[in-house]
Amino acid sequence: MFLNSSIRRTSINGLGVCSRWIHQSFQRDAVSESNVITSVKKQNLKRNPKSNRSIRRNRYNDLRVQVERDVIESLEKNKKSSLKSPHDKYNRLKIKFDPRFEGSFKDFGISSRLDRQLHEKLDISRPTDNQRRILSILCSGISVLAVASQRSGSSTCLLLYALSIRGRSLLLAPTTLALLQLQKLCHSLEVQDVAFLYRSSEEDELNQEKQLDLKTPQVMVATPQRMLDLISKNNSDPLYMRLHELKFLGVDDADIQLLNDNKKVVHERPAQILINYIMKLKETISSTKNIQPLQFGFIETLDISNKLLNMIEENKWNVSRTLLPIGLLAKGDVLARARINQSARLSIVIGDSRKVLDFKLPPLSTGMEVLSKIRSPIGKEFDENAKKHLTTQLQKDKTLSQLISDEILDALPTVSAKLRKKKSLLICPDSITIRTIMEQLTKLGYSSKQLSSSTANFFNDENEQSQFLVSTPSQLPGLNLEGLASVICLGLHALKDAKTLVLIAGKSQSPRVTLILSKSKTTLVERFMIERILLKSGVASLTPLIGETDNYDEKAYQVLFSDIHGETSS
Ligand SMILES: Nc1ncnc2c1ncn2[C@@H]1O[C@H](COP(=O)(O)OP(=O)(O)OP(=O)(O)O)[C@@H](O)[C@H]1O
Repeated sequence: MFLNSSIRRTSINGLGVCSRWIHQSFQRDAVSESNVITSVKKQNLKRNPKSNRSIRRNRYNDLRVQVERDVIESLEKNKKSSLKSPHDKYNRLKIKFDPRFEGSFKDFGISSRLDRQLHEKLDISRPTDNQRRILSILCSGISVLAVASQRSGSSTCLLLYALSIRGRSLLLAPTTLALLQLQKLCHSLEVQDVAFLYRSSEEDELNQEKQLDLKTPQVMVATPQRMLDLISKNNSDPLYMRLHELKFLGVDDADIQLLNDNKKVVHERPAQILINYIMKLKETISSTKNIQPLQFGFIETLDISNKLLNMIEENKWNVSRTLLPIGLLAKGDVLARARINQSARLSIVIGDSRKVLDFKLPPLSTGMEVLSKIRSPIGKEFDENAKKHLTTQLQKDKTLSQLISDEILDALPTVSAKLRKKKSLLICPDSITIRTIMEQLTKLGYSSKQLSSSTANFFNDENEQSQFLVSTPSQLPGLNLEGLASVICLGLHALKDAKTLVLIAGKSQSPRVTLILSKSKTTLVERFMIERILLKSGVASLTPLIGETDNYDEKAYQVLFSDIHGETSS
């Protein structure tokens, strides 16, 4: 704590907080934070091998100088552009905690009680790198937009911050399952005075409301839809839930909650409507009462564009408090490659009534070619139309056999046998009734369970005899599935798009992801859709599963899509 206090009032510049922007502006010439830290560490060890404290203090100062020099050099190299350093705007900000200090949660502003409970009940004693970075900013009273990798502890970190501050907080969870996970965490930490608000049975919802009527809790964890339900139900009382007193608003998986998948869809998502309502309420009431400005914690995991940052600026959510964008985007050479969990192995198989084969595609592009392909305007247009095409199909096809063809279900036993995994997560299209697919699985001789709050331990539970845990893509954001090793997607409708692939592949350390396609439903257009999904998610290669590859008309494919991908796609 002392060490961290000692660096108070030091400029935030140099902590890599804007590394996302630096990477975007300078691409390969960008400052590599880890290199800088390692080189400075070496210098300091030479200088003063004994005193840890002075090493850390010096290290911080040296890092600052080093990063500034690197930024200036990068700017000079980039002579053609008249770009200003993205750090400029943040030069005068002060933070209280050094994110590189390997301390406990307490050293990053989390209450001693929570720090102790985390250690005693969950055996968690140190924050992850990502948690240190987020907490060092939040605990300095600054809003944050953090681009974080999946399973890096972001949700836990937002909850711990909300529980540690004096003042009211609201945490928005992307799904009910993700919310129930946070509820479980609160139970383990023996935390009280937290309300969990989500759409549920009539009885559950009444109980939630009774709790709110008795006393507005300090911390509310909610889904945006449920918050809007409660606000509209009590619209005669604008002070219901005391939202005007909110001090902190955390939005987990904010890209999923706030951004529209389809560029052409312009309606506002529930989370956006809710945040704007709260901002307006605070603004109206602050003219009569002394209201604290709202601090935000946005976590972004799948989207790597500037869309969310633009939305924050357009909606002026960063006006009352400065907001810092943080998080490294480009760990590899090319931005796009950084998206998918690189330890995941992806196989695609295609089946007809006779046999199952590995899916064949033209060799996947590498290097800068990937960027030019995914950024090509006709390519983007194709993606939008492809999404529309899939959605229209989903709206039209209502029967199970139309959504998941017999060919896909027929291929499942072969895939299962080849994978040699005892249990898999089975992903079905969003519009399907999971019960129907479970009945089909029973006919094929498999036992399965539907994903729910009680199946969190499905993959680690040795007594669990079912082979498949069945889910849809929209249930997955924010969900931890410990022990997951294999995921099978039933058809292109189940995989949906590049973001869903990135989401699925990030669900565990190194999962095996298998997509099963049906031969009769996979035309050249579907093939091209898959190629673009792989390019956009940063998949470098496919892992063969069967050992024998299918055939398609490569010449026709090239002719059909050469306009979009150019001659190089052959
Ligand atoms: N500092 C830590 N050390 C060890 N384990 C941790 C730590 N923080 C969180 N965890 C555990 O890691 C898992 C993932 O945490 P959490 O859900 O907060 O991550 P996330 O980044 O929000 O995940 P997601 O990708 O699902 O959004 C949980 O089981 C949590 O208990």
